[in-house]
Amino acid sequence: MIDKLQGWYAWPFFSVLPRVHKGLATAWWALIVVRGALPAVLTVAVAALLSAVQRQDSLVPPLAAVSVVFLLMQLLAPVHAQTGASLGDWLSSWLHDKLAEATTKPSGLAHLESRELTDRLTMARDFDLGISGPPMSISIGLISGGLVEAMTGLSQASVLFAFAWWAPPLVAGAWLATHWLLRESGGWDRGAQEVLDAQRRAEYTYRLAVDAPAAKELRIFGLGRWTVGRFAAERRRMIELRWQATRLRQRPLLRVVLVVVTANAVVFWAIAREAASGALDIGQVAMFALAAVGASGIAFGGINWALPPTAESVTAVLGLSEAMEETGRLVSGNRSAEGGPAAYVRLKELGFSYPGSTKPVFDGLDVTIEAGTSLAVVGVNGAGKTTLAKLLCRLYDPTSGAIEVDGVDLRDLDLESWRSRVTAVFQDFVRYQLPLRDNVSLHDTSDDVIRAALADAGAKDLAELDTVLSRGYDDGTDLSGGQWQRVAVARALCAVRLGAGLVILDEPTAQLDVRGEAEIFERILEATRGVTTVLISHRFSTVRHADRICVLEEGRVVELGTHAELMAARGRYRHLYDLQASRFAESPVSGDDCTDLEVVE
Ligand SMILES: Nc1ncnc2c1ncn2[C@@H]1O[C@H](COP(=O)(O)OP(=O)(O)OP(=O)(O)O)[C@@H](O)[C@H]1O
Repeated sequence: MIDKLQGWYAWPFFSVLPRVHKGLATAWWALIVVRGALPAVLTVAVAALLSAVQRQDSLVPPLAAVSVVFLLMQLLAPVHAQTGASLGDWLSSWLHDKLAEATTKPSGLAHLESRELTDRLTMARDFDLGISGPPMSISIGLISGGLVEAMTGLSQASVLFAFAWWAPPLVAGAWLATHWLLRESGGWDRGAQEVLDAQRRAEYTYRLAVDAPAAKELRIFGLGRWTVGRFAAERRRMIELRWQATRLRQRPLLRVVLVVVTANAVVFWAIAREAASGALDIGQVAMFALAAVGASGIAFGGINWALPPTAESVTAVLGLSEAMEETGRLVSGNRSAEGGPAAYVRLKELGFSYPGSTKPVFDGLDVTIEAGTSLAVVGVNGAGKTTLAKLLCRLYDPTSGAIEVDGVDLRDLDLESWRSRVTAVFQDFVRYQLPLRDNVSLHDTSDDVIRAALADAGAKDLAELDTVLSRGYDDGTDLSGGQWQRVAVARALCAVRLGAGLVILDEPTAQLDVRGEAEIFERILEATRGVTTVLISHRFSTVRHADRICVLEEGRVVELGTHAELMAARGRYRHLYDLQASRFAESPVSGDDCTDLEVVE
């Protein structure tokens, strides 16, 4: 029985409520029971009143009972609504915590880039987005309504025990059968791919419409109407899907009518017979008739519509925590990375494919980076440069081969210890809505170090350290793309000042103008002198200053050497370099150190 209950789809929802807020959950359940019982008490009180009228007894006690019960029914409804809304808010916030934990806890990235898990995340987030259902504080109200109705039905049915032992199971059973007979009409499969796709597209177009980053393009390309139209179409699709799933089916409906009418006819006929024989007085007839009618609350209704989407959200969040932990988990080694890399970092016969993809990004990539030197990585779009950065940070593990740091496999190093040795500027670096100081270092770093790092990145006069880098705050400010990039570079250079041993720079100057780029690159070189550096860049003017350069192609290193060596070799690097230089020569600005074109083969 307990196993069966735990297997019930709504079990996770009900079982988390006391964990979310014990007091509110207890009050919520208590109110369901009390509010569910009151209509039966009212039925009995009304019957007593009628009997008292017939017998010409004092009407005061039954009238008082009717009034008290009626008053309680009126009072408890808003109290219950408030309790439910509050419990819903607590549940929402608990689920948010769980989701934030599920997405951030795994040390790898695979859980955030897997299609299956992002679909499940879309479904799980619906309690918050309210795209396919109301928010939790409202849903809980609908669920309480359904539960109170069902409790009312049960308590009314139990009044019929006073009439005949067989009446309550007959009437309650008939109404309960409606759940089973109409089960297909009750829920819609929110996990169905069609629903998830519509939900994802609806959310995406909604974000396009309301978030600032897309605002420029929506206007320039005249996409406003298209976005709103598409959002409306996806929402309509979801409403249609829900309507199709919840429409009452004709044949089961006929069976329901037959079962319910038969059961009620038997009970009402029996009541009528007893009344005609004089065995029941008017009060009893009214009580049993009202009870039989009130038992209908058990029927298929509110609860079957309100409960599934809410319960599924909870199940999805709980299931997601486990699945994300499993998919994104990287097993940490236990060797310290302190002081590394002291001799070299070697990418040894490295093979890698993204989870779910059969196409290898790397296939036998082999290169050694001497500690304290810089290696530039070049290659056409999609050659795997950013993927290499992710592997070096150990955000993924290689599918074959290994990354070795001073002869130790990265997987044998303590993950936290390794991450504390690495710093990076990613192409999609984060613009934290925090003071400038915290954008450079969120650790307890002295202002002197922060100022020095900002100076290294050519960003010393951007703003006060306490100025929040967002217009959404009083005295906040925003920065241009290039200024933000300098802040991201300062973040990495600050980590270098604090002792990081490996610096990964993925297009660190992509948003800077040519002069800014040349200037900042000098500074980066100066600040990272003697630190192992991997520099990814499309700009050959930047790349040429690295100690060595490797060209990636088809998942392997096809050329490796200094700028001069590779130019002399007249191979792939020379070809790409000349391609940029010739395109640059056609542009109005020129200068040997300012080649500024992206290589697109
Ligand atoms: N999360 C992912 N899941 C599956 N495939 C991916 C993922 N990220 C990248 N890829 C694929 O891996 C390959 C290498 O991508 P990567 O971003 O490393 O290239 P890149 O050399 O940095 O490109 P660019 O110069 O355009 O920045 C590409 O074919 C890309 O489509």
